[in-house]
Parts: sequence; C-alpha cells; structure tokens
Amino acid sequence: MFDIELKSVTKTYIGSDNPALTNLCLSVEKGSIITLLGPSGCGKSTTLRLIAGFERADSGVISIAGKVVSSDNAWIPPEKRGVGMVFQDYALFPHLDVYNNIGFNYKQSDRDKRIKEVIELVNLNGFEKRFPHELSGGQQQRVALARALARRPVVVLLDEPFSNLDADLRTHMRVEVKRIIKEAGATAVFVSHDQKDALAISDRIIVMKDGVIQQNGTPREIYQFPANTFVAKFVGQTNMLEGIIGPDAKSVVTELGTIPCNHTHSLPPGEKVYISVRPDSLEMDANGDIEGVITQATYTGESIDALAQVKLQNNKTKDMLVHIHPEVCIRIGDKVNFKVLPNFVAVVKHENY
Ligand SMILES: Nc1ncnc2c1ncn2[C@@H]1O[C@H](COP(=O)(O)OP(=O)(O)OP(=O)(O)O)[C@@H](O)[C@H]1O
Repeated sequence: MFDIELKSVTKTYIGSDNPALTNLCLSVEKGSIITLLGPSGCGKSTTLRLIAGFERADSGVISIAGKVVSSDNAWIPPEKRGVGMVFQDYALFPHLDVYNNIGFNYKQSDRDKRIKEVIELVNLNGFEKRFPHELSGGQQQRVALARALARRPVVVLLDEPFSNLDADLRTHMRVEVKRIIKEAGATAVFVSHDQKDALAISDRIIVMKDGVIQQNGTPREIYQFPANTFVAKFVGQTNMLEGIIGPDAKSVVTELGTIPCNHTHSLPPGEKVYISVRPDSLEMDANGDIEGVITQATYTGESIDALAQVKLQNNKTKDMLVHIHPEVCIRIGDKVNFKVLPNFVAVVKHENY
C-alpha cells in the first residue's frame, strides 16, 4: 500500500528553459521514511512542494493515501491533503509558547489531550510555557515536528531538517526524529543534500540529478551497489576504474589487476564496465598485489583518510582514496601494499558512466 504516488510528473518553472522535474515516478510505502537526495538544483524541493501542493505540476498525477490530489483535472489545496510540514528554519511562531505553537490552528475537541500526547512523543515535557527563543536548536526542531504531527497527518514532509544543527546534535536528532516518526506511524519524505543524514534516517533513498531519479534503493543498496557513477561519487567517496568483466563474473580485469567483486550482475564476461571501489575496500596487507606510495594522510579520529599513488600494469600510476585504521602509524612517502575486499566493489554499466 502506497501513501504517496507520483506518476510521470513534469514541472518547468515559468521563465526557465530546463525542466525542474522530468517524468518523475515515485511510490512511497505506507509508514516508510524516504529521502530525496541530490545536489543543489536537482529538483528535491520542487518534488516536496508538489506533494505539499505549494506548486502545481505541468503534467502527471500525484496521489496521497490513494486519493488523486493533483492531475490535469483534479486539484486539492495544501490544507486538505493531510500533509504536515517541517521547514528548514522550523518556522515557529515567536510570540507563541511551545504549547500554543504545537496547538496552532488545532481546533478539535481533543486539543489539550492531543497537544500533551505529542509533547510526550517528542520528549518536551516541562517546556510547555517556553517561547522559541528560549529553546535550543534541537528543542525547536522537536516543537516543529510535534506541530506537524499533532493533526495526525498521513504524510510528513521535512525540508533539510538537520541543516541548522551542529555535528553532535545532528547525529542525535537523526535517531530521535526517526524514532518519533516511526512511533507516530507517519509516512515521511525528507529532502537532503547530506548523504550521512540520508543513509542514517531512510528506509529508501531516492538519488536525483537534473530533475531525474538516478537510483531508488535502500541505504545499503545505494551505498554498496550504486547504479551509475554519479550515485557512486555523490553517496560516499569512491575510486572509479575502467575494466572488463572477468571469466567468472566475480571479478573484473582492470589496469590495477584482477579485482574481486561480490556484486551480483548479469553482464557477460568481456563486457566493458566501470567499477566503484570504496576507500574502505582497500585493506593494507603486506601480501597484497597492489603497491602504492602514500601521498596524503589526514587523521580524522575514526580513520586515516589517505591518498595512495598506486602502480598500474601499464607502468602508469593512479591516485586511490584509502581509509586506513587510525591506530596504524603511517607517513607520507611510506610504501604500502593493499588487497581489495570484494564487498564494496560495485560494477557500473559502461553506458551509465
Ligand atoms: N520559483 C522558481 N522559479 C524558477 N525556477 C525555479 C524556482 N524554484 C526552483 N527553480 C529551479 O528549478 C530547479 C530545481 O530546483 P529545486 O529548488 O527543486 O532544487 P533543489 O534540489 O531543492 O535545490 P537546493 O538543494 O538548492 O534547494 C533549479 O534549476 C532551480 O533553479
């Protein structure tokens, strides 16, 4: 059962030469969290605005909870779509306290009971009488979420909700916001350009570029098996290499040698492809076939993000990103051998480069 469906939705803004969205098709399962992920201008916010009803599509059909809300001959206004919205800046009313921000425009007889319920849900007991300027960023976000959920919307839309939070709070709020949405049983669509937010919070990620979906998959699928080089490079760091499928489909022959690969695919031996090799799949190993020299090393606490100049079989060299365990003592100029771990090597069709 889908709570949101977009069928062949196209949108070009007046005065613009290029469409913001082209034939977008998307189905969001009831109770799931999806993130629209992509660089600036890829059409994420436009998709959100079309679902909310703040913009109208040129063509295509949008349905929410099985009901058509936008098509050539149907239009349901935003306030009647059963959609709750959390804006990037939270858009709280500065002159209203937490209780009344959450209850704003909620006129049903269970108002007091419902406000107390959502205050409980977002863990803001005791903050009812505070005004927005008396709250931290994370608390403001909880109020915005509580306000969006108070009216029991079918769908919650969240536009870059973590962008105003510092790193620690961001990590904490990712977990909290996910818990709150799941407990409320809502279907949620996030907009983000941050891959870590998307990987952490989503049941599915929709990667977009130039108004077109590049890949729709679970966080694991997107990270482990990117559909094309754009996705491979946008979601996490990677090394791209050209090669041909080896005789047994479990390996790819490249200028760096034969690379093992656990990615299931149906491409025949000899087919020209690219492979995406994540920095974590290059492991330091004295017996590894790949020889390199460290040219850059940045200690991040979690790992050492290094650049290794590796030798190719044609005697040329290539710079490869590698993540080295932080306890390893490594210096620029060190000669290191690597082996490739096959789990994070993905095959990308040549035409998808
Ligand atoms: N009101 C508008 N009028 C004209 N063009 C617009 C308007 N809003 C967006 N666009 C254009 O439509 C395209 C998609 O914009 P959109 O805001 O959906 O992208 P985005 O992925 O959300 O970007 P960002 O991360 O920067 O918010 C861009 O080329 C943008 O310039």
